[in-house]
Amino acid sequence: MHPDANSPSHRIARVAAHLNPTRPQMEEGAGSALRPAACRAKGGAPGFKVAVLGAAGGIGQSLSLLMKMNPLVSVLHLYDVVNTPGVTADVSHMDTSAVVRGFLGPQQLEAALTGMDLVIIPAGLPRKPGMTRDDLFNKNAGIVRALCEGVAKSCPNAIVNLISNPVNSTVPIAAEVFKRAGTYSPKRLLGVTTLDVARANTFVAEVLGVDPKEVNVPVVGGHAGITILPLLSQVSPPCSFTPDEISYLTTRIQNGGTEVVEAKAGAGSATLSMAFAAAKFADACLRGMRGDAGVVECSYVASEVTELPFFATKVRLGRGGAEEIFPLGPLNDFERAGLEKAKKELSESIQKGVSFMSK
Ligand SMILES: NC(=O)C1=CN([C@@H]2O[C@H](COP(=O)(O)OP(=O)(O)OC[C@H]3O[C@@H](n4cnc5c(N)ncnc54)[C@H](O)[C@@H]3O)[C@@H](O)[C@H]2O)C=CC1
Ligand SMILES: O=C([O-])CC(=O)C(=O)O
Repeated sequence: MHPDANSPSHRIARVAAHLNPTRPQMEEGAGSALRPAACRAKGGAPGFKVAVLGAAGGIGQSLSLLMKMNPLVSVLHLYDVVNTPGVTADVSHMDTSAVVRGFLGPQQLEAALTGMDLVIIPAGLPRKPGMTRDDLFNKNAGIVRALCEGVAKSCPNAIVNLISNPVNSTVPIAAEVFKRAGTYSPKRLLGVTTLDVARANTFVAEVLGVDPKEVNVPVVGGHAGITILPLLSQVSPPCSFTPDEISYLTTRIQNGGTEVVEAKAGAGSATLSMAFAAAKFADACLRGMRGDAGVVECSYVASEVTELPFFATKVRLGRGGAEEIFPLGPLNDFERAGLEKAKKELSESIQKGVSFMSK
């Protein structure tokens, strides 16, 4: 740094450059960023570098806000194919430590991803009433493939949190992309199913008449309809339900996404609860990456828990991602029957993702 770099005139020049997006990036060399680096970009708090891909969307905007509030994040890169200048300017005014930079369009994907520790992907089309998550496959498969190719190229060691639907197929697609690029580590690829757990905790807490914070429901399988399998026999704290309660809760948890899609009546799917869930899951990943012990969340990952190559169960998050995958635990007859149905549909969705990549 120049000896006078901290003089008043230099400080004003730095701030002016930061506010004028036509001036070149001042620090850290990512010349294609929308805005110059914040004047204290290099002096940001110690922490992790996180990118949100699809940051201008319904999930992406709230998620960007929540990640800007996370004290474990030192640098936050916001990437989308539209509207990132506005979202970035807006989020960057929050007086929390993370330095925010925006990136717009495929030519800036590399700059958005270079050096990232964690990449969160909520890019892609959401459902409208009458659609299944699988109906999104044709649009979202290509989006996920392109973004994961970017990850493989620019931050091959980053942990990926994949939100884009249909998660049951997009995670296998991402795995194939990374395998082809020679960067695949199953531990680093995590499908986000945290919203299923959030819903299960909420609905079970309502039935029990307790605070949802006190409840933890494991939700296994996948992230669509009958593949979402809440294990109500394993709720913490231990409790029991009548057959009617089990039927009501299972159906409501499996249809939680559709409940929101129908209530939004064409204006999209869950965004606020999803951003909350994604931020919670990302925070768990970051705590694991920091070395915290005992960080356990459900996630859809490469797995040997069943005969399927991907399955959601509880996983222990550590420095390298999903360090340990927990078994299903004892299931009752109702859950065993649900598991068989879930596996049949999941197997087809996984195969669909793998086939997409072999075309
Ligand atoms: N895993 C889960 O539990 C959940 C998943 N989702 C899924 O998340 C996805 C996003 O949902 P919303 O945010 O509501 O949709 P949205 O339409 O509001 O936002 C999607 C964003 O992705 C961006 N995008 C599209 N193509 C892109 C590309 N190639 N690169 C970067 N960004 C791109 C769009 O410009 C848009 O800003 C959907 O696929 C939805 O189904 C939604 C809720 C829960
Ligand atoms: O239902 C959808 O399309 C969005 C989603 O995955 C969810 O809310 O669980």
